[in-house]
Parts: sequence; structure tokens; C-alpha cells
Amino acid sequence: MIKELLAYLRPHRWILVAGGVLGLIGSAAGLAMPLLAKYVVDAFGADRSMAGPLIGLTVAVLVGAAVSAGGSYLMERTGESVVMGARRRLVERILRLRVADVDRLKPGDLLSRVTGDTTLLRAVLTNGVVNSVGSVFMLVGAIVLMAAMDGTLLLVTLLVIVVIGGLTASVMPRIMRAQKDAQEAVGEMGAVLDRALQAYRTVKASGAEEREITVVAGAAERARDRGMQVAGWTSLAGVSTFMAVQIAFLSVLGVGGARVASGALEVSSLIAFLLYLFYLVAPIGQLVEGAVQLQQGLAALKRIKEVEDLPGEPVAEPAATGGRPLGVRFDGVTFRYGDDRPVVHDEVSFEVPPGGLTALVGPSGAGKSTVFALLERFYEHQGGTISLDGRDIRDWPLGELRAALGYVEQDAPVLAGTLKENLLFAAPDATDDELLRAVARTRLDDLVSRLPDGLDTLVGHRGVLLSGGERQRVAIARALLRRPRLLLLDEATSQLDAVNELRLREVIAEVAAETTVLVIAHRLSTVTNADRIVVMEAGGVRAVGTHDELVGADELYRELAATQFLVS
Ligand SMILES: Nc1ncnc2c1ncn2[C@@H]1O[C@H](COP(=O)(O)OP(=O)(O)OP(=O)(O)O)[C@@H](O)[C@H]1O
Repeated sequence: MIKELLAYLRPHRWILVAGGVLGLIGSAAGLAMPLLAKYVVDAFGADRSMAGPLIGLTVAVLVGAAVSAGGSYLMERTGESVVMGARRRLVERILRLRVADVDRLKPGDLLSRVTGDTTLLRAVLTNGVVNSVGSVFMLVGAIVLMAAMDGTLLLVTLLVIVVIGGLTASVMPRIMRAQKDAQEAVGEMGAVLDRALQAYRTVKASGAEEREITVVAGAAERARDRGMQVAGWTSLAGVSTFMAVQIAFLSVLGVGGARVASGALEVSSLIAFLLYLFYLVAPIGQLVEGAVQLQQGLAALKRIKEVEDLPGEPVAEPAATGGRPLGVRFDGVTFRYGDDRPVVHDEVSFEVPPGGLTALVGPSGAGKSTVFALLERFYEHQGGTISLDGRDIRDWPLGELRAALGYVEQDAPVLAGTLKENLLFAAPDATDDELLRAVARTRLDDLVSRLPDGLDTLVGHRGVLLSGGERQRVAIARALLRRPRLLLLDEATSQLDAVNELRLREVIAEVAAETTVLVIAHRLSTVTNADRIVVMEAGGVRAVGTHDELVGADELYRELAATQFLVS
């Protein structure tokens, strides 16, 4: 773990060394102060000119202050860079995780790892490490001098310090565990709050505010309790430092007194030794503080590593969009979402030639959305072959594959930001002309002219300022701007009014004239227009045909058409 912690420091090691050296020089200047003051006083007594010593003293004060300030500035700067680097790596990892892993993670908790845990790294990496190194220097120096005074007394001192130091060290892992629990409780708090914010209206409509508050507050209490434990262990560690020096003082006084009495040691040496003993207080205190910070940093690092160690997708190299319509082929595809999950696709086979409109229909849970998820390679199928354009999707570079597809999700397809940002999300390089054409094709021009700032109007968190039908058309326009070779459209199940439905049907028909469109259909209007319909049931393909053919030949389809489609 320590090695991994140091890895964060490696890129900044020279700045850290410089900061550390400046800090040491600053301390040395501080140490020189009494000596220079003594010269001033001596000069005063001896009736000599005080100018020299005074100038020396002033320079030492100024240089010492400037050097110390520079040193601590360098440290803080590095701290910020380290935090930034850790955040960047973490965010990069999070955005490159596999969808299957993200399904299991809680967004609020991830957020707290990026914001909270990375911040904890700062103290340990800068002050913690640097102060500890400085303290070790001072400790070693003092010990060497003490050894020169009297070896026996040094042994007594070290014995006391080692015993109490060992006891202090034994609480360190507890500090780390308590700190990790505290951070986990903060993460939990984020997760619950995120859940409540994602379903804000449902929370209110369900009268669940109080319950959600209780859950968040519960996590906050846990964070407090564990934080208090950290504080308790930290105080214990602090007080034991003080105790170590006090006990060492008494022991040295006792043993030293006896040695003075027996003539083995001079009184002046005993006094000097005792003075040095108190000199140890500050560096030992800093070492203990550094060790505590180290534990806190390690706790944070553990949480950061848990995410960083998750496997990611291969990096999808950006690829050019546009091109010929793609044909799709599923050949005996089997898939389940996890080893302990039921089979979702059991030998799914169907073929879609390039171009035209193909509808996927079937009862809820039949595995229709999963077809899209597999095409986008959000998940890996376990058996059979999926090919696009005659090429196994496993052989497509991920970036190229996703650039060829346009994907419109069923839920919340609009992101916070302006309408324009939303439209350009999948194709940031699209020209204004292309943008306006997509707006016109998806019949969004009415909306744009009504909005106060046109395309630059903010659409709110998850597009809440737009209607359901508008959000859907924005999502389609966004997918179209990517010039997909295969458009995957998961029709929203929400009821659209007649005008919106007609518009949507027109848009889909137009797009299907240019590219392959695969739509999960919940409306009869979409289905009757389709060139072919794939009927799915319980993880398999039951029938393929046109509306008229299927009404004649397939009982399930007839039933679906009679109830589900006509109802919606
Ligand atoms: N991310 C997931 N993790 C685990 N199981 C999932 C996941 N997504 C879907 N499932 C399961 O897979 C099965 C098929 O889901 P899928 O969404 O493909 O069905 P669908 O035919 O699109 O249904 P609907 O018409 O209701 O959207 C369901 O039983 C569902 O519980």
C-alpha cells in the first residue's frame, strides 16, 4: 500500500525534495536565531558596534521567513497536483469501466471517492511524508549528540521510547480501519442522497422524505461515530508521545542521578542530556502525526484502489462516423447478465439486411433491450455470434463499432446543459447546417423557436424542462447527428399524444430510408410501418415477418397487436 502511495508522489519528487530542503533551511534559520541574538547581546555588553550582528539577525529572520513560506507553498502546490492527478485517474477509470461493473456500483459513493477520498491523500502525501522525513533527521541528530554525552542514558531513553512507541504503533491500524469506515459511511450518504435526487418526484409523491432523511442522517451519524473513534485513537497516540518523553525524563533523572553520584557522569552532561531529551518532543510528535495522516491516507487509498482495480473496457479510439447502412445478424446467441443470473438470450437468431425498418416486439422481459446492449457491447455474449456487416462484433474495434451505431435509450436520454450541447453530444464536430437539418428532421424546430434562448436554452437536470415527446426527439436528433449506420431506437413506453406519435413515425420512416433502423416497438404505428418484425419471447425469437404475415401466422403476435399495441 505504501508503495502505491509513493507512486502518487513520484512525478512530483523533485519539487517535494526542494520543498523539504527549503523547509529544513527555514528551520535551521530558526535555530540560528538564538545564537545571533546572543551575538547582539554580547556586542552590546562589550561596547562593540551592534550593526553587524543586527543586520545578520534581520537577514536571518527575513531569509528564514521567505524560505519557510516558499517551502510550504511548494508543498501545498504539490498537494493540489497530487489530488488533481488522483482525481483524473479515478474519473478516467470510472468512465472506462464496463457497464456490467457500473450496474453494481452506487453513483453517489463513486462521487464521494472522487471528491472526498482524494482530498485525504493530500495531507499524507505532503505534510505527512515531508514532516516525517524532517523529523527523522532531527531525531537522528539529537540521538547522535545524546550518544556522545552518555551511552547508558541513551539506552534508557530509547528503551522507554521504543516500548511506548510500540504501543502507539499498535493503534495505527485501528485508525486506518475507523477512517475507512468513516469514509464508507460518507460514501453511503452520497449514494442514498443520489438515489433520492434521481427519483425526487417519486420521493415526494410517496411521502418518503422523512424516511430518506433518516437514512442519509443515519449514514452521517455513522461517519461521525467513526470520526470520533479516529479522534480518540489520535489523541491517545498524541498523549503517549508526551508520556514517553516524561517517563524517559524521570528514568534518565533516576539512572543519571545514580551515575553522577557514583562519579561516572558529570552533572553538566546530565543537564545537557536532559535538555536534548526535550528537544525530541517536537520531532516525535510530528512523526506520530505523520503516522496518523498516513493511516488516513491509506484508508482513502484503499477506497480509491477498489475502483481503480476494476477492469476497464479497451480504450475506444475515436473513429469516423457515417457510411453504408449495416446489416445485423444474431446467430444462436446466448447470454446471461451474470453467472448467477437466469439466461436472458437462449439461442437468439435473426437477420436484418442493410437499410429499412425492423421492429423488435415481444412481452416485457423477453430480452429486447438486451439485443441493443449486446450490439453496443455493453455486455459480452457468452455463446453464438453477433455480426455487423458480416463481421463478428468481437472483431470490430470498440470505437469503430460504437461510431457506427446510434443509440436512443428508453429513459432519460437528455443530459443537463443546453439543447445544443445535447444535440452535439454524440457528434461534437457536426456543422451548424447539419445541426439545423437534424432539428428540422426531428420536428424540433417548433420547440426551438418557442424556447427563450433557442438552441442555447438550458434544458435542466435530465432534461426536465422538456416534455417526454420532446426529450425523445432530442435523443433521436442527437443519434442522427452521428450519422449512424445502424440506429438502435428503444421506443419510450410513455404515452405520446397523437401529434407527437405521428411526428415520431414520420421521423423513423425517413431515417429508415437512409440507414438501418432497429426499433424496440411499443406502438402499433411503428410496427405496421416496419419492413420486418422480429417477435421475441422468453429469450428466443419466435417468429419473423411483416405485420400482415404475423397477424395471420403468429398467435402471440396477434394477441400483442390486439392488446398491447392498440391499447398504447
Ligand atoms: N443490467 C441488467 N442486469 C441484470 N439483469 C438484467 C439487466 N437488464 C435486464 N436484465 C434482465 O434481463 C431480462 C430481459 O430484459 P430486457 O430489458 O432485455 O427485456 P425487454 O424485452 O427489453 O423488456 P421491456 O419491454 O420491459 O423493456 C429481464 O428479466 C431483466 O430482469
